Amino acid sequence: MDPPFEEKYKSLLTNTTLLSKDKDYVIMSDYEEHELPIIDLHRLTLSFSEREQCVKEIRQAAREWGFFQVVNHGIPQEILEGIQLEQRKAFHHPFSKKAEENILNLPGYTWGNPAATCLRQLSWLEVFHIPLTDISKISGEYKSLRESIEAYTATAEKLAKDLSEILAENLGVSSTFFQENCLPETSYLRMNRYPPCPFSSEVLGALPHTDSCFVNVLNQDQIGGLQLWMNGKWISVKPNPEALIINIGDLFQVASNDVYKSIRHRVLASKQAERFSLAYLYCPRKDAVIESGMKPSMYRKFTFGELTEQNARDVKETGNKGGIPRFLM
Ligand SMILES: C=C1C[C@]23C[C@@]1(O)CC[C@H]2[C@@]12CC[C@H](O)[C@@](C)(C(=O)O1)[C@H]2[C@@H]3C(=O)O
Ligand SMILES: O=C(O)CCC(=O)C(=O)O
Ligand SMILES: [Fe+2]
Repeated sequence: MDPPFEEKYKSLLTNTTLLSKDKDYVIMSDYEEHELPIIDLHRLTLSFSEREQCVKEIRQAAREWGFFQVVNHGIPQEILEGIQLEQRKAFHHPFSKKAEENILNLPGYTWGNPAATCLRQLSWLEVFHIPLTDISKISGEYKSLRESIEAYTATAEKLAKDLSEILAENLGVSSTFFQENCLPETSYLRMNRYPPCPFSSEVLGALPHTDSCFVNVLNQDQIGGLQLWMNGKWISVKPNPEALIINIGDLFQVASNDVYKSIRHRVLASKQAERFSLAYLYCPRKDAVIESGMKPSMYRKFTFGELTEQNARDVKETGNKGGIPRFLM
């Protein structure tokens, strides 16, 4: 089997007598499906009142949902199609090439969770996690992938910056913060592939997590499976081919003193369908200070580097990121 994890997963599944009752990991056969709020960004370029209405909707969705969809987002269709094609090509190389030859010259390829020791830690996805500081290392036969990544991330960066400035304007964040701290090379691109999964009723595609960024520009295909933890239950997000998803990450939850929500999300695996998604994680330099201008602040101030190092230690020790609760006062 390619990718070759089935045997390991089979033994973990048969050795576990009881599936976890933890709500995070339970998989039911049907879920409520919701359409995320949909925001037409074209209005940002129109009259003052149309722009103000659009800004209001963006801030409201960030407060109430933490996730929303955008249309007329400014990323040209041919750039979206270009990266989607290159992403498929990269994942469709044989496993040995992706894993052993390290095709992108990057340390960021993983399949499943090699550290899984129990059911709840299994995940059924392959990831190329690409720090954008490293894209110049992608060369040779992968030049077209690199070019697609460069074109896509340049436009995703502009979208993420525009939205971040709108979200930050009323939070007391300096108007030059994003300009100075979130540079083209400080963000990350995560290319995800969820192969068809023979154990889709027992194993998740992606484990529950929040994103450690300001905002995530999420480009998913039509298969579905993305779920959000809202009001004490998992709800499914209805895919929309015309839209990109924007979700608030941990850094905006801190900067807004919990006004904007970094919502926990996960992805169900599918028995038949192969699913792809692309996450552009808009992040600052490691030495950028993350704090809320609102008083009293719920979090102590910390640098982005402190958060990523703490998360890495937590993942090593417990399998999960501790995230921003670690920095609560
Ligand atoms: C979409 C993803 C975020 C994640 C890596 C992954 O590709 C799949 C699951 C996520 C998760 C959940 C458990 C841990 O918190 C984490 C660090 C991990 O190893 O897998 C996160 C990843 C992350 O947030 O970067
Ligand atoms: O595949 C998805 O839709 C979600 C991926 C995700 O949550 C991530 O990469 O952070
Ligand atoms: Fe995520």
